Amino acid sequence: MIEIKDIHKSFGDNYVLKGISGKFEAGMNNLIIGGSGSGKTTLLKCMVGLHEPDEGYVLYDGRDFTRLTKDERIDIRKEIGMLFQNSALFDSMTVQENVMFALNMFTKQSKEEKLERVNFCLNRVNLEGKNDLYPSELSGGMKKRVGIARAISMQPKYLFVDEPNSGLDPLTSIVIDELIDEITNEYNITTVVVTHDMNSVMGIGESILFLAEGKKEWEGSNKEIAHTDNQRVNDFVFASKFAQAAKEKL
Ligand SMILES: Nc1ncnc2c1ncn2[C@@H]1O[C@H](COP(=O)(O)OP(=O)(O)OP(=O)(O)O)[C@@H](O)[C@H]1O
Repeated sequence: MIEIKDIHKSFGDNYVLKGISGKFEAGMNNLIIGGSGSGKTTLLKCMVGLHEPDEGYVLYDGRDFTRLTKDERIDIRKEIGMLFQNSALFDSMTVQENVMFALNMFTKQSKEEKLERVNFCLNRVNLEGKNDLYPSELSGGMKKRVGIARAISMQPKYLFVDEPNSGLDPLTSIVIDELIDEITNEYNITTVVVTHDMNSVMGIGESILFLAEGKKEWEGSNKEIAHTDNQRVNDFVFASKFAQAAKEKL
Protein backbone atom coordinates (compact mmCIF):
# COMPACT_ATOMS: atom_id res chain seq x y z
CA MET A 1 0.00 0.00 0.00
CA ILE A 2 1.18 3.51 -0.77
CA GLU A 3 -0.09 6.45 1.19
CA ILE A 4 0.45 10.07 0.22
CA LYS A 5 -0.11 12.86 2.70
CA ASP A 6 -0.59 16.52 1.89
CA ILE A 7 1.64 16.66 -1.21
CA HIS A 8 2.46 20.16 -2.45
CA LYS A 9 4.52 20.98 -5.51
CA SER A 10 5.24 24.21 -7.37
CA PHE A 11 7.37 24.98 -10.38
CA GLY A 12 8.40 28.59 -9.86
CA ASP A 13 5.14 30.49 -9.38
CA ASN A 14 3.10 27.67 -10.94
CA TYR A 15 1.45 26.04 -7.89
CA VAL A 16 0.61 22.61 -9.33
CA LEU A 17 -0.20 20.26 -6.42
CA LYS A 18 -2.09 21.89 -3.57
CA GLY A 19 -2.13 19.34 -0.77
CA ILE A 20 -3.04 15.91 -2.14
CA SER A 21 -3.65 12.98 0.20
CA GLY A 22 -4.79 9.48 -0.64
CA LYS A 23 -4.27 5.74 -0.32
CA PHE A 24 -3.33 3.30 -3.07
CA GLU A 25 -4.09 -0.28 -2.05
CA ALA A 26 -2.16 -3.44 -2.95
CA GLY A 27 -3.70 -5.78 -5.52
CA MET A 28 -5.69 -2.91 -6.95
CA ASN A 29 -5.66 -0.68 -10.00
CA ASN A 30 -5.49 2.81 -8.52
CA LEU A 31 -6.27 5.35 -11.22
CA ILE A 32 -5.39 9.03 -11.21
CA ILE A 33 -7.57 10.98 -13.62
CA GLY A 34 -8.23 14.64 -14.36
CA GLY A 35 -8.03 17.26 -17.06
CA SER A 36 -4.90 18.22 -18.94
CA GLY A 37 -2.55 20.14 -16.67
CA SER A 38 -4.35 19.13 -13.46
CA GLY A 39 -1.10 17.68 -12.08
CA LYS A 40 -1.47 13.91 -12.62
CA THR A 41 2.01 13.24 -13.99
CA THR A 42 3.56 15.63 -11.48
CA LEU A 43 1.91 13.65 -8.67
CA LEU A 44 3.17 10.36 -10.13
CA LYS A 45 6.68 11.79 -10.41
CA CYS A 46 6.55 13.05 -6.81
CA MET A 47 5.57 9.55 -5.72
CA VAL A 48 8.54 7.84 -7.43
CA GLY A 49 11.09 10.51 -6.55
CA LEU A 50 11.50 12.00 -10.06
CA HIS A 51 10.27 15.26 -8.49
CA GLU A 52 10.80 16.27 -4.87
CA PRO A 53 7.53 17.46 -3.30
CA ASP A 54 7.81 20.84 -1.55
CA GLU A 55 5.77 19.45 1.33
CA GLY A 56 4.16 16.16 2.25
CA TYR A 57 4.95 12.48 2.59
CA VAL A 58 4.95 9.37 0.39
CA LEU A 59 4.78 6.19 2.45
CA TYR A 60 5.56 2.82 0.85
CA ASP A 61 4.05 0.32 3.25
CA GLY A 62 4.87 2.73 6.04
CA ARG A 63 8.37 3.63 4.80
CA ASP A 64 8.63 7.38 4.27
CA PHE A 65 10.28 7.67 0.85
CA THR A 66 10.44 11.47 1.01
CA ARG A 67 12.59 11.44 4.13
CA LEU A 68 15.10 8.81 2.96
CA THR A 69 18.58 9.54 1.63
CA LYS A 70 19.44 8.77 -1.99
CA ASP A 71 21.10 5.49 -0.97
CA GLU A 72 18.24 4.45 1.28
CA ARG A 73 15.78 5.04 -1.55
CA ILE A 74 17.49 2.43 -3.71
CA ASP A 75 15.90 -0.44 -1.76
CA ILE A 76 12.42 0.92 -2.47
CA ARG A 77 13.33 1.77 -6.08
CA LYS A 78 14.15 -1.91 -6.64
CA GLU A 79 10.57 -2.71 -5.69
CA ILE A 80 9.13 -0.22 -8.20
CA GLY A 81 8.24 -0.99 -11.82
CA MET A 82 7.53 1.89 -14.18
CA LEU A 83 5.87 2.13 -17.55
CA PHE A 84 6.03 5.70 -18.72
CA GLN A 85 4.59 7.35 -21.82
CA ASN A 86 5.79 6.07 -25.21
CA SER A 87 7.07 2.95 -23.43
CA ALA A 88 10.52 4.61 -23.16
CA LEU A 89 12.33 1.61 -24.57
CA PHE A 90 16.00 1.91 -25.48
CA ASP A 91 15.94 1.96 -29.29
CA SER A 92 19.46 0.63 -29.66
CA MET A 93 18.70 -2.44 -27.51
CA THR A 94 16.80 -5.58 -28.44
CA VAL A 95 13.61 -6.60 -26.65
CA GLN A 96 15.66 -9.02 -24.53
CA GLU A 97 18.23 -6.38 -23.59
CA ASN A 98 15.47 -3.92 -22.71
CA VAL A 99 13.71 -6.39 -20.42
CA MET A 100 17.02 -7.49 -18.88
CA PHE A 101 18.13 -3.92 -18.17
CA ALA A 102 17.12 -3.70 -14.49
CA LEU A 103 18.21 -7.28 -13.81
CA ASN A 104 21.69 -6.39 -15.10
CA MET A 105 21.73 -3.21 -13.07
CA PHE A 106 20.31 -4.34 -9.75
CA THR A 107 20.90 -8.10 -9.39
CA LYS A 108 23.81 -10.48 -9.28
CA GLN A 109 21.88 -13.22 -11.07
CA SER A 110 23.72 -15.45 -13.57
CA LYS A 111 23.10 -14.92 -17.29
CA GLU A 112 20.95 -18.09 -17.34
CA GLU A 113 18.81 -16.88 -14.44
CA LYS A 114 18.33 -13.49 -16.05
CA LEU A 115 17.43 -15.05 -19.38
CA GLU A 116 14.93 -17.32 -17.66
CA ARG A 117 13.29 -14.32 -16.01
CA VAL A 118 13.24 -12.34 -19.29
CA ASN A 119 11.60 -15.27 -21.09
CA PHE A 120 9.06 -15.65 -18.28
CA CYS A 121 8.15 -11.96 -18.52
CA LEU A 122 7.94 -12.00 -22.32
CA ASN A 123 5.76 -15.07 -22.12
CA ARG A 124 3.55 -13.31 -19.59
CA VAL A 125 2.85 -10.49 -22.06
CA ASN A 126 2.45 -12.87 -25.02
CA LEU A 127 5.71 -11.90 -26.70
CA GLU A 128 7.57 -15.19 -26.41
CA GLY A 129 10.32 -15.56 -29.01
CA LYS A 130 10.50 -11.83 -29.79
CA ASN A 131 13.78 -11.47 -27.86
CA ASP A 132 15.93 -10.34 -30.77
CA LEU A 133 13.65 -7.73 -32.28
CA TYR A 134 14.41 -4.02 -31.93
CA PRO A 135 11.77 -1.49 -30.78
CA SER A 136 11.60 -0.05 -34.33
CA GLU A 137 10.31 -3.45 -35.48
CA LEU A 138 7.39 -3.47 -32.99
CA SER A 139 3.86 -2.07 -33.14
CA GLY A 140 2.73 0.44 -30.48
CA GLY A 141 0.86 -2.27 -28.58
CA MET A 142 3.88 -4.59 -28.67
CA LYS A 143 6.09 -1.78 -27.35
CA LYS A 144 3.70 -1.29 -24.43
CA ARG A 145 3.84 -5.02 -23.73
CA VAL A 146 7.65 -4.97 -23.78
CA GLY A 147 7.40 -1.99 -21.40
CA ILE A 148 5.19 -4.05 -19.10
CA ALA A 149 7.57 -7.04 -19.32
CA ARG A 150 10.44 -4.72 -18.36
CA ALA A 151 8.41 -3.15 -15.55
CA ILE A 152 7.66 -6.55 -13.98
CA SER A 153 11.15 -8.05 -14.52
CA MET A 154 12.17 -7.28 -10.94
CA GLN A 155 8.90 -8.63 -9.48
CA PRO A 156 7.80 -5.19 -8.31
CA LYS A 157 5.59 -4.56 -5.30
CA TYR A 158 4.62 -1.22 -6.83
CA LEU A 159 3.84 -0.46 -10.46
CA PHE A 160 3.49 3.06 -11.90
CA VAL A 161 2.00 3.51 -15.33
CA ASP A 162 1.60 6.84 -17.15
CA GLU A 163 -0.97 6.85 -19.96
CA PRO A 164 -0.78 3.16 -20.93
CA ASN A 165 -3.24 3.62 -23.78
CA SER A 166 -1.83 6.69 -25.52
CA GLY A 167 -1.49 6.03 -29.23
CA LEU A 168 -3.26 2.67 -29.13
CA ASP A 169 -6.44 1.61 -30.89
CA PRO A 170 -9.44 0.83 -28.62
CA LEU A 171 -9.04 -2.96 -28.81
CA THR A 172 -5.31 -2.93 -28.09
CA SER A 173 -6.02 -0.50 -25.23
CA ILE A 174 -8.33 -3.06 -23.67
CA VAL A 175 -5.69 -5.79 -24.06
CA ILE A 176 -3.14 -3.58 -22.26
CA ASP A 177 -5.64 -2.69 -19.51
CA GLU A 178 -6.49 -6.35 -18.98
CA LEU A 179 -2.81 -7.23 -18.79
CA ILE A 180 -2.17 -4.55 -16.17
CA ASP A 181 -5.24 -5.73 -14.26
CA GLU A 182 -4.19 -9.41 -14.38
CA ILE A 183 -0.63 -8.70 -13.31
CA THR A 184 -1.82 -6.45 -10.48
CA ASN A 185 -4.10 -9.17 -9.12
CA GLU A 186 -1.76 -12.07 -9.75
CA TYR A 187 1.21 -10.57 -7.93
CA ASN A 188 -0.73 -8.37 -5.48
CA ILE A 189 0.97 -5.24 -6.84
CA THR A 190 0.06 -1.72 -5.76
CA THR A 191 -0.57 -0.31 -9.22
CA VAL A 192 -0.98 3.41 -9.89
CA VAL A 193 -2.15 4.40 -13.38
CA VAL A 194 -2.45 7.92 -14.77
CA THR A 195 -4.96 7.87 -17.58
CA HIS A 196 -7.17 9.94 -19.86
CA ASP A 197 -8.93 6.89 -21.18
CA MET A 198 -12.54 6.63 -20.06
CA ASN A 199 -12.74 2.98 -21.14
CA SER A 200 -9.96 2.29 -18.64
CA VAL A 201 -11.77 4.26 -15.96
CA MET A 202 -14.93 2.22 -16.40
CA GLY A 203 -13.10 -1.06 -17.12
CA ILE A 204 -10.35 -1.33 -14.51
CA GLY A 205 -10.95 1.69 -12.22
CA GLU A 206 -11.29 -0.12 -8.90
CA SER A 207 -10.08 2.99 -7.13
CA ILE A 208 -10.09 6.41 -8.75
CA LEU A 209 -8.63 9.72 -7.63
CA PHE A 210 -9.92 12.67 -9.65
CA LEU A 211 -7.66 15.74 -9.67
CA ALA A 212 -8.85 19.22 -10.59
CA GLU A 213 -6.57 22.24 -10.49
CA GLY A 214 -4.07 20.48 -8.27
CA LYS A 215 -6.58 19.34 -5.65
CA LYS A 216 -8.35 16.07 -5.01
CA GLU A 217 -11.86 16.77 -6.27
CA TRP A 218 -13.32 13.29 -5.86
CA GLU A 219 -12.38 9.68 -5.08
CA GLY A 220 -14.24 6.43 -5.43
CA SER A 221 -14.63 3.37 -7.67
CA ASN A 222 -15.83 2.92 -11.26
CA LYS A 223 -19.15 1.72 -9.88
CA GLU A 224 -19.53 4.88 -7.83
CA ILE A 225 -18.41 7.25 -10.56
CA ALA A 226 -21.46 6.38 -12.64
CA HIS A 227 -23.74 7.66 -9.89
CA THR A 228 -21.83 10.58 -8.46
CA ASP A 229 -23.52 13.94 -8.36
CA ASN A 230 -20.15 15.74 -8.46
CA GLN A 231 -20.62 18.01 -11.45
CA ARG A 232 -16.93 18.31 -12.34
CA VAL A 233 -16.51 14.53 -12.38
CA ASN A 234 -19.64 14.13 -14.48
CA ASP A 235 -18.58 16.78 -16.95
CA PHE A 236 -15.16 15.17 -17.29
CA VAL A 237 -15.98 11.46 -17.40
CA PHE A 238 -19.24 11.66 -19.28
CA ALA A 239 -18.32 14.54 -21.56
CA SER A 240 -19.67 13.12 -24.82
CA LYS A 241 -23.32 12.54 -25.68
CA PHE A 242 -22.46 8.88 -26.26
CA ALA A 243 -21.01 8.58 -22.75
CA GLN A 244 -24.05 10.38 -21.29
CA ALA A 245 -26.38 7.92 -23.02
CA ALA A 246 -24.31 4.94 -21.80
CA LYS A 247 -24.35 6.35 -18.27
CA GLU A 248 -28.14 6.52 -18.22
CA LYS A 249 -28.24 2.77 -18.88
CA LEU A 250 -25.88 1.95 -15.97
N1 LIG B 1 9.35 19.82 -15.02
C1 LIG B 1 8.45 20.82 -15.02
N2 LIG B 1 8.86 22.09 -14.96
C2 LIG B 1 7.98 23.11 -14.94
N3 LIG B 1 6.64 22.96 -14.98
C3 LIG B 1 6.18 21.70 -15.04
C4 LIG B 1 7.05 20.56 -15.08
N4 LIG B 1 6.29 19.45 -15.14
C5 LIG B 1 5.01 19.86 -15.16
N5 LIG B 1 4.94 21.21 -15.11
C6 LIG B 1 3.70 22.00 -15.07
O1 LIG B 1 2.82 21.42 -14.13
C7 LIG B 1 1.48 21.49 -14.56
C8 LIG B 1 0.85 20.10 -14.49
O2 LIG B 1 1.48 19.26 -15.45
P1 LIG B 1 1.25 17.69 -15.45
O3 LIG B 1 2.08 17.14 -16.55
O4 LIG B 1 1.44 17.15 -14.09
O5 LIG B 1 -0.30 17.62 -15.81
P2 LIG B 1 -1.16 16.40 -16.27
O6 LIG B 1 -2.41 16.43 -15.47
O7 LIG B 1 -0.36 15.14 -16.21
O8 LIG B 1 -1.46 16.83 -17.77
P3 LIG B 1 -1.67 15.97 -19.11
O9 LIG B 1 -2.94 15.21 -18.91
O10 LIG B 1 -1.81 17.03 -20.16
O11 LIG B 1 -0.47 15.09 -19.30
C9 LIG B 1 1.50 22.11 -15.93
O12 LIG B 1 1.18 23.47 -15.80
C10 LIG B 1 2.95 21.95 -16.39
O13 LIG B 1 3.33 22.99 -17.22
